Amino acid sequence: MHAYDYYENNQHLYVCTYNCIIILILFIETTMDYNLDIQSDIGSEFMINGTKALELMSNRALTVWLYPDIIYFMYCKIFGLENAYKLTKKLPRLMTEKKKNEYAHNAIDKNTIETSENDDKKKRSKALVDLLLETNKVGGNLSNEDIIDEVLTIIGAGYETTTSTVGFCILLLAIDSDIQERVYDEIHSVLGDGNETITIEHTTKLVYMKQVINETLRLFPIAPLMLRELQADVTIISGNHTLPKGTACVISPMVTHFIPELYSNPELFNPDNFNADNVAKRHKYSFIPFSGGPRSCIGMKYALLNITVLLTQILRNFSVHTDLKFSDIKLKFNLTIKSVNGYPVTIRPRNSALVTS
Ligand code: HEM
Repeated sequence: MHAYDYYENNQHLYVCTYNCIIILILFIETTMDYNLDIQSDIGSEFMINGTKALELMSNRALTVWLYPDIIYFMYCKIFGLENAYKLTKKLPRLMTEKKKNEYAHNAIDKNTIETSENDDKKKRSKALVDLLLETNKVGGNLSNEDIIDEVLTIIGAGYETTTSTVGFCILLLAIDSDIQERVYDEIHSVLGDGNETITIEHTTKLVYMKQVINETLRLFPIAPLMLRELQADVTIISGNHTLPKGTACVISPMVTHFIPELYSNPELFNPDNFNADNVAKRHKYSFIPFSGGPRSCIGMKYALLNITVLLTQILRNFSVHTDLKFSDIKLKFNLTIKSVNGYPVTIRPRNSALVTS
């Protein structure tokens, strides 16, 4: 069953329960060319153990007595970090093995991947696992574990960040129905009434949707802390301070995004913060949900496209509702931020004709 059908068949599902697995499925289908069955345990095993591993690791950042290596080592043993990490690797291992088998049986074309999902065979770009496996053919020296680690990094960095952003965005739209209607009107004006498949060109016309996504990432930057070690002395412009080379710095979008001189009424959900006039008035690093500079997020464009497509597919077919208020959203930190109570939203079909069996 395709993930979108799953939404369409469950008219009153709670987004908090299901959006993670659906986004994981879409994510690895598009980036890794791997079809994960929604019923299979391997996806939920990946998510449960990934969350556990992240929680155990982030506890160290927040708990002073875990700083000494020896205590942290014992803590990991007792609470099973190693095992959680091992189980998290099961899915990337399976995906890598499957691709290697396909290569071994010459089932993969040299330049493109052919998929027979549709009768009219489609050509697809190479998936990440293909690129990694092919690196070795041109002198790369990646071991099996290296490839599995790279795949795990991309899934780990890519799927949960996207999931939480979509969750927050839907929740915010459910709280503010006027903004939701404006987003819906824009989708309707760009895509019309039918079931036309959304294209990249359509996404460029969804200007207000982009503002909504940026405003969501301003309020809820999923990676709220970035750590850097200064490679040279740095003078802070606004004060008379010089930070010496070697200083460990924490850069937090969670702080920058709430500076009132940059965003008036920073605690409010206001997509107009990102209209062209307001964006032009601010420094480009006033908005850093994907970090900045050479080590910024490599998945930014893909993430924004993915989020736009997901939101469009959901919102063109369903309206979203909640009893929560903005002030009810409580955050928890485990390297990334999440909503403590999930994203409890009821969805209703906009047009019952669109609910397919
Ligand atoms: C809303 C979605 C996303 C957000 C908010 C986000 C945010 C970030 C941030 C803030 C960093 C920098 C971390 C640091 O400097 O310590 C980062 C790095 C990274 N992101 Fe994302 N990301 C998102 C989606 C994705 C996706 C979809 C992928 C993969 C397809 C991805 C892959 C990566 C990787 C591999 C890095 C490490 C880059 C490096 O160290 O050079 N991210 N991301």
